Amino acid sequence: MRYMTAGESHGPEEVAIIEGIPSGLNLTSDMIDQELARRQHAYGRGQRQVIETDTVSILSGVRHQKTLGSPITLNVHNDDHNHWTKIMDPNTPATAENSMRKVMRPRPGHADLVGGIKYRHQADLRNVLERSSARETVMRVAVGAVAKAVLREIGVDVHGFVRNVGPAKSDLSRLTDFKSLDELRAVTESFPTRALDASGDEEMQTVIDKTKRDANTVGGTVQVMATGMPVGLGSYVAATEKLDAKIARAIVSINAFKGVDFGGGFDNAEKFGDEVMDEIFWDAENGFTRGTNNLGGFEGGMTTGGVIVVRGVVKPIPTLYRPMQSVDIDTHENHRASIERSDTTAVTAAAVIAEAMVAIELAQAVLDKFDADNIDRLKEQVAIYREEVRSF
Ligand SMILES: Cc1cc2nc3c(=O)[nH]c(=O)nc-3n(C[C@H](O)[C@H](O)[C@H](O)COP(=O)(O)O)c2cc1C
Ligand SMILES: C=C(O[C@@H]1CC(C(=O)O)=C[C@@H](OP(=O)(O)O)[C@H]1O)C(=O)O
Repeated sequence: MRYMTAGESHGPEEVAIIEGIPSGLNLTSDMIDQELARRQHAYGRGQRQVIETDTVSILSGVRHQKTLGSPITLNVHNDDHNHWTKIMDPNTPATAENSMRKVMRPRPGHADLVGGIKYRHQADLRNVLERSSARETVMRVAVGAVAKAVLREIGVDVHGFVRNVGPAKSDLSRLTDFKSLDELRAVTESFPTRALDASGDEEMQTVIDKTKRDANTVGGTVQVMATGMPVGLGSYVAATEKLDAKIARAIVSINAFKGVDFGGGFDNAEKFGDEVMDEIFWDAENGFTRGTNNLGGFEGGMTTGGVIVVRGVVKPIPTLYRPMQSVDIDTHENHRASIERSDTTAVTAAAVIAEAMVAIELAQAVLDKFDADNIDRLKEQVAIYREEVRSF
């Protein structure tokens, strides 16, 4: 499985093409839209989310709700494009009128300055921000929804949630293990559309509200957990095959993510070996099992069969309504950075995006390892392999 996305934030469309999804998989636009809504209605987003109604069109690769095995093309329309038709027009040369909304004072922390230098966009840094915008993550979540549909067929469940927003920590922030993600989903799914009794959501909401009033931005951490992955996906034999490394890359590839860890992660650095390694047990019914899951479901770049636990660090949003020091790229004079309409925090949406990215990597690993032309054959192959693992 591989995919590619295209689209500018204020251009007409966002697009993704996915190759390598088995035939016979049940897939509808509703299944994808549910995930898009989770990303879109996350708390702390700005006015853009009021304009958009993210819904997907399936343009190829699916017929009568079943995948064909051919490339799947997904498309999400940018409703905001109506307000930007002249500014984004690909077919007319730049004029004073259609070059309104130029960005000449790069925002610290965004891609503006370095992207401008690299691609010689000295006339307008909008040429950078249109693609560096996290609008692109709408398609990653759409691709992730397809990946999740594949994983569901073989009993793999993936769920992401917010651990903390700035200083406000969810009660869930310490979790490293779960038999089922249903319980977890029940308490995290509704955040942040309503305050919850448990899990510190109210506190997180308060931090976001205050940050907005202060014209500031805030970051946090998210956690993704996956249950049901077969043992031995990924490999230790080559650096490029390590699945934990692929997931780390996938997480840090999301806009604003600046760190990643697995299981006990950075906390393990303060512990001793006998507090960290997951001891090995065996019984006739289950085969090999572990007493703990401090290593987050990976050994040697391979899945152990334990719950996969991945965390990501999200920095605060770079665009500030009380902007920081910058320099005009035309005059080289000191100026405050440009202000673009912006979110207060990306952490809440980022949890959904991180979940999608983990799902994509897990699905890719499954589809690489097994015969994946058809979904039923994939399920048969996985079942045979699981039995081989159990009886080892
Ligand atoms: C869901 C989401 C929404 C974001 N919204 C904004 C935003 O409104 N304004 C902004 O300046 N940055 C926003 N960002 C962050 C920028 O896209 C990101 O910082 C920028 O592309 C530079 O990349 P880097 O932070 O990975 O280095 C958002 C990120 C995510 C994940
Ligand atoms: C459009 C989305 O996020 C955008 C990500 C983003 C950025 O700089 O990353 C900046 C903002 O863009 P705009 O100025 O158009 O409001 C966000 O709204 C989205 O997530 O759908």
